[in-house]
Amino acid sequence: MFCLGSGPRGPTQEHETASGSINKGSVDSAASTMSEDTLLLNVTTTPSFPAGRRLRTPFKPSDKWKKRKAEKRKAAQPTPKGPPTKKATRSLENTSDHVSHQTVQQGQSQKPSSKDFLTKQASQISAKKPERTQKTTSKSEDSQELHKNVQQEDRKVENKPFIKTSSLFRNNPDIPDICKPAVTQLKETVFTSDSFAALELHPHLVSTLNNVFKVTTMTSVQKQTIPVLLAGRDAVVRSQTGSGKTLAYGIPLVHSLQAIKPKIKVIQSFKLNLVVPHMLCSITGFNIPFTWIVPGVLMGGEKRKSEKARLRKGINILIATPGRLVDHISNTLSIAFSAVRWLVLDEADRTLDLGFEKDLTVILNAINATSPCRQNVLLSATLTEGKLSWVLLLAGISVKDPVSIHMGEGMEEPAALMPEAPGIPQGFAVPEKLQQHVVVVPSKLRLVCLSAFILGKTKFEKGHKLIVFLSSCEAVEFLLTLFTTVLCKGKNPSRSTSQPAPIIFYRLHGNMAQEDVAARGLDLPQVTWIVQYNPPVSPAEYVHRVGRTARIGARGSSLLFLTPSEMTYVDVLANHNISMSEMKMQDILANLMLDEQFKGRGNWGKRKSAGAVEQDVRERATVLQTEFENAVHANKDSVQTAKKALQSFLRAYTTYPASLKHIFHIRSLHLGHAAKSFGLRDAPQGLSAATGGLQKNRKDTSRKTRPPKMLSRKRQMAALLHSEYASGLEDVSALRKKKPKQMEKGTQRVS
Ligand SMILES: Nc1ncnc2c1ncn2[C@@H]1O[C@H](COP(=O)(O)OP(=O)(O)OP(=O)(O)O)[C@@H](O)[C@H]1O
Repeated sequence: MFCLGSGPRGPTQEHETASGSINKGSVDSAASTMSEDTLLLNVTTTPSFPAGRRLRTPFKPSDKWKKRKAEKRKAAQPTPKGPPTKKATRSLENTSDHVSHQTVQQGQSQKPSSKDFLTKQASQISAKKPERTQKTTSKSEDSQELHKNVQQEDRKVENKPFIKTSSLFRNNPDIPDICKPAVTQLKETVFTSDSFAALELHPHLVSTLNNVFKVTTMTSVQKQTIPVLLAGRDAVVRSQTGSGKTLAYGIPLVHSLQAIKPKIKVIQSFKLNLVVPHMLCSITGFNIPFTWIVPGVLMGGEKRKSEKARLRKGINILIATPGRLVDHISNTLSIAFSAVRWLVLDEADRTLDLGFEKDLTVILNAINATSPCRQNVLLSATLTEGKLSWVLLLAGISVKDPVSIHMGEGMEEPAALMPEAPGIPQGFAVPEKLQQHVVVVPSKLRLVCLSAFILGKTKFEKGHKLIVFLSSCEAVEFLLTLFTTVLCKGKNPSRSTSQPAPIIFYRLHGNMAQEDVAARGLDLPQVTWIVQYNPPVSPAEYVHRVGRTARIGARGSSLLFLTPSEMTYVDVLANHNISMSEMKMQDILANLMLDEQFKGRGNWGKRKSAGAVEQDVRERATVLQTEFENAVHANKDSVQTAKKALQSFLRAYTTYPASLKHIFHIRSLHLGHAAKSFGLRDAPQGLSAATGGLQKNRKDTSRKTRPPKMLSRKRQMAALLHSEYASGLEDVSALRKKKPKQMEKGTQRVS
């Protein structure tokens, strides 16, 4: 048994340290005479709750002393010879009452339960040792012993862990209030009242939109983009997430393709992300009335051989991730770009941000070499002037005088068609009905805080779907197992009549086979919360992540987790017109009050003071953390998984760009606290080396092992992509082979 017994913090704080440190020794010394459970509870030095509150017997030591004194006085007096006086009768009655009560207690304790055994033991202690106690201890000592026994008895019976709140809530950095910067949020109108039927589109296309896609009126971006593209112009389109950009280029693309015969090849290149299945639906959906237009997908997760076979047969609309397409450009003879008429770069800026610049250059060179005359469309929710020039430079001379379309107030016409076209704004627009929040949580408390948030939304509220963004595939796998083990078990007694539906966790990451992803049937439009547990590498990335909710005019919310040392990230986001309101960590943790599964030992809830509630919340958070740690330390494999997840988190932490290093620097991480957020009781040895030796003021016991080389910027990006966005490309396996291994050897205790 590993428990370290102690009560909650507060008035008994000094005793926590004392009991924590003496537990083991006391247990050892007394082990030969008492059961292990009893021993642990007996070493608690001071009851953490008011004396007598949980006493299971009406016996009061003070009464006992009064009676004993009275008995002594009586014994000193000469024995009355005749019938007893009234006074003496009363005294005897009292004594016999007491004795009969003791008998009842002892009779009850004959039952085989450990609870009763302990109660009996407690009664015996008080019955057997009054004189010795009178000489050597204070009046309340018997009472304390009883409390300890009853405490211990409860713990044994309910099989709940001891709680050491200090370890979770002590030594954390202060959480200063966030100074909310003044931000003007950019607004975009999503819908127009104009219908697709008003455009000169093929009637089958319009009926497919109306009947299959169930869309009749155009969004703002569609209203501006479709006519420009139908006119054969190149376009650069910036519009907020979930505003309908896919159909904005998909409709004119399919319309023009169906009009031209024979088959025309189209290359569409975009980074693999959550939109992929939806994109596929869009494109294949269009094919219902135009069966001769064949779409095809190249995005990893499938055998290259079968992709080659499809390419040989011929594809009219090619949807590809950059890495996979480059792979085919190098290895597949049947791929040819001579007939390419359209090039669509969706999320073009993001593709570059995520390190696909080289891949994009290879693709554009290949297309430019054989098919310079084509229509080009660049789209993103986060395109800036700077990024645009970068992409245009990459795309070469082939983008002809593009029409700039960006949404916003006063932007009812495409910019190039306006007399004085304003430039693309630096700030980013997010959906108007998106409520953005930030919470500052010290490292140690991150895991319980995330869990409390998930429990609050999924177990105790209805109709929520959450996406939690993490920085590595390993962390996704780890948390999936951990949450399924700890958060999904047991019934909730507080809701005995209508049990909440079980929480279902799914995973989605770049190391999964694509067919698995599709099989999940992700219903992204119904996502209500986006949680960014690891902050994104850029404000643009932030916008794309939160954009998975509040799509196409719907409501949605987001929550960004930051540690106290990362708080200035709020200002960085504010510089891009992103405004968030603060959520308090205590309020999130308070969700645990709804869950009796993680109830602590105290009875704080019955006392309504704010301090008592806070203490109860802390106890529950500690019970939950203890459950996580137990699950992680249940066997060697689970410890290894946790260590790998921690290692991958640290690796990802080193990949923040230089411009954000003053906020996200590996040096500012406390490895022991970070380890705790992965359910590890100790920081694994060699972490300093694994993080490139950048940790300061941390004892590094792995000096003898050679630290791995610092990753170059490019490899850092590649590592991040591997962890967060990779889609089964071959480079990934090469990266995986080069992982530093020293983390997996043993552990190093960090306070
Ligand atoms: N005219 C419309 N009317 C109603 N719904 C529409 C319309 N156009 C698109 N949608 C729906 O809006 C949702 C978002 O569309 P889409 O994925 O194209 O957005 P997006 O702007 O590309 O977003 P992101 O930038 O995040 O990729 C989809 O579910 C789509 O079916």
